[in-house]
Amino acid sequence: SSCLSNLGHSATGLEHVYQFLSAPVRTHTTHTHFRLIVHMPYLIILDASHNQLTDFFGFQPPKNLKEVNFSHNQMSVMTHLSAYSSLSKLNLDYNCFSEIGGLLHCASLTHLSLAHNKISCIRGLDNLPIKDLCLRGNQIEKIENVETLRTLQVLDLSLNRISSLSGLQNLHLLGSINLENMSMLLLSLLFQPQEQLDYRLAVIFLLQHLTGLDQEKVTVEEKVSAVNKYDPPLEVVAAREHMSHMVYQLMQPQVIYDSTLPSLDSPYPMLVLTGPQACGKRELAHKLCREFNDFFAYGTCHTTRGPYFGEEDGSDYHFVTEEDFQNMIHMGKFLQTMQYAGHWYGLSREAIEDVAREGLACCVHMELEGVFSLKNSHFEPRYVLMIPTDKEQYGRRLRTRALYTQTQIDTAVARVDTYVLINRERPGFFDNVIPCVFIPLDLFHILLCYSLNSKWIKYVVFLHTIPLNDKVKTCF
Ligand SMILES: Nc1ncnc2c1ncn2[C@@H]1O[C@H](COP(=O)(O)OP(=O)(O)OP(=O)(O)O)[C@@H](O)[C@H]1O
Repeated sequence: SSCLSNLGHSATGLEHVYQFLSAPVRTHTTHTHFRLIVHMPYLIILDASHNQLTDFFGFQPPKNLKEVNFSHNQMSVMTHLSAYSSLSKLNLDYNCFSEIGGLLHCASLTHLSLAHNKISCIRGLDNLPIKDLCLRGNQIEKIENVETLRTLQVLDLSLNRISSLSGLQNLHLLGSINLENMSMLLLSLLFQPQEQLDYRLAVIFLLQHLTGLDQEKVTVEEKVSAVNKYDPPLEVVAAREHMSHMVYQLMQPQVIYDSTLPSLDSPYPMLVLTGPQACGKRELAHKLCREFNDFFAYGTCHTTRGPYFGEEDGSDYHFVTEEDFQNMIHMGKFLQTMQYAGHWYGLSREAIEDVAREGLACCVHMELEGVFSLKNSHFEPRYVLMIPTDKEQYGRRLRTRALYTQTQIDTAVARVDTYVLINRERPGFFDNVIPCVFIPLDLFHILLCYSLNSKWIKYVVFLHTIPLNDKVKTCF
């Protein structure tokens, strides 16, 4: 009777009944001693841990049991618990189970602990309302069959042989997970091999709804760092890139640039045409600079890709080697750089100054990343987005150029959506948008049509109305 406690009332209130039986004190009790429990129909908590029980409920306990602790026994087979529909907590740690089973109808089971058994496979838990599942110290290699545990909030898979986190992504309530001693091998394969893997940030990145990991709280700062490390937003990439160019540039002797205008309020005039590869922005930039050669000149970027047929060094790009490009970066020559399709592209400070020295406004073309980067600089260009309206037609246009692989074409087509999204979500990010319809219309005409009433056209008109020789420096 020393093991019995919590004397309470029965449901009718007429009888005194035992609700809690505890016999955990290494009494080496076998299930024959527990048979008496049949005579305690109101028992709701049973602690039979630290005994020598080999049989699962072989002694037929009362049906309304809520919490059962059978840890530290010698059980090896989980027999059916379908009769125990009120069971909410079941602790089976430190036994010899090699399989999970018999829980199918435990419709109230919210806490299940099977730590330190010999389980090698997660199964038999389908659709259970489990919130807290502990499988620490087993032989599990793979996270499987847990996608139906929609209420799962806490999961302990530490000290297993798990090497991949796949299978957990859709458990949206899962807040806390313990993965201590998880094999880092496969986790590292999920990321670029050259990237230094930070285990904690990598897991937080993969399971972004986590609030706890390996018994430590996941902080907001860690979540932000994880995303910034493994999938940085365009702003973050641009800010980092801008910062390194600034640092390299500040290490060089400082001069007053030709693009520095007398009044701080008037930025040096620049026009940036942006949009996905081969949308026609380069042709338009050249055309503008030809037709309005009193106002615009082309800012020639550097690239490490080789020239296409008909491209001229110094006109379309400055074609340089990878080594030269890297040297230029370290000499602080670039305002912004970007890697695209395995090649480097960069707008040098000198490319802008060459144009400014002529007293002209600089016109350049670049991808979205370049725009994000330039927005960090002190330049305040007008940004015109050229966006293909028909992705199929755009794909065909890329194919007919016969310059790109299918992967490059797919990437370029997919990037159209990124441009559309940025334009939709950030009004004003682009000063103007020109739909590219790829029909043999005069591109500049299209630009003008769509630019009417825009800030940019006013800007062009403004450029028209001032004498531009000596122009930029004195008038802007
Ligand atoms: N400095 C830069 N920063 C960011 N993007 C750039 C830069 N210079 C060029 N780009 C862009 O990189 C992409 C690839 O340039 P590339 O000249 O190789 O493409 P392309 O196949 O000739 O197409 P396009 O006609 O658009 O130039 C283009 O979208 C181009 O506008």
